[in-house]
Amino acid sequence: MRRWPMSSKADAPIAVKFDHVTKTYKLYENDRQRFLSVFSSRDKRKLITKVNASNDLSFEIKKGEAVAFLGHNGAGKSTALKMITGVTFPTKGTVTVNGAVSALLELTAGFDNQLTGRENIYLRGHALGLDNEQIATLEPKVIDFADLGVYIDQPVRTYSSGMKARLGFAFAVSSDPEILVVDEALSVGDKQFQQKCFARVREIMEDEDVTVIFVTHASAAAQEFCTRGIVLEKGAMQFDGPIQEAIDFYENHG
Ligand SMILES: Nc1ncnc2c1ncn2[C@@H]1O[C@H](COP(=O)(O)OP(=O)(O)OP(=O)(O)O)[C@@H](O)[C@H]1O
Repeated sequence: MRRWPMSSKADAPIAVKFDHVTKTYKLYENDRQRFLSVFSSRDKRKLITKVNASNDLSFEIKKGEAVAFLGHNGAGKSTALKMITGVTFPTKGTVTVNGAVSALLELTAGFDNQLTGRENIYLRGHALGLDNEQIATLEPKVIDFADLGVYIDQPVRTYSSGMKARLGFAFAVSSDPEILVVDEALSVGDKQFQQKCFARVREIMEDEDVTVIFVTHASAAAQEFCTRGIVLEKGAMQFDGPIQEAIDFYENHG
């Protein structure tokens, strides 16, 4: 299989590195068996099968690159992203990430419903290791982008799901990320807000220093935002190269 180090970024520092990464999920007959397996390795009969969501993946992404992960349902795109954002870990191999990651994935995960929107900005900021002063700088930007009016000082439990997503998105894009991970399937709020989101993502992507990792089924979006494409199938890498070649490969090997 071809590998493609992007020449213009060849000397740039490494932002993300996968070194022979395999992520194996075990499927059990039911949740009880899954739970029991934590305590006992004796009874393996209820283990139905194992799935390699990532299968011996090795690649490097340099600082400032914009890379699309292409692949059909279940190809392993989300699993690779989750290892970059630290939501899940490899079973084998190592994942190295250099830089602050901002993920446009599960935007509303981690909000405390009893706290107000404003308080949740502080909660999330502290969870990311920011101090009060840094969060105070971020706060007006997040509030302005989320555009929730008086609701910003109401408990998050009173928000609609679209309003929660707006707050999550606003936080993710206000913090000038070094590595931005975007799932294209993400839809945030109404059409008008979606357009505002895309405009902001485009603005971040245009910053040469930001590394962008974009997951999509659709080639048009990949072509617009990225210069390099990695095609996954059954957790394994099928192709790594310039975006147009990656799209051709993806479309012809479907
Ligand atoms: N928590 C889990 N437990 C068991 N299997 C899982 C789990 N998460 C993912 N998988 C399996 O791992 C494989 C890869 O899934 P993944 O979500 O990474 O694919 P994807 O390329 O993002 O798919 P999609 O385009 O549908 O979002 C699939 O077979 C999926 O069923």
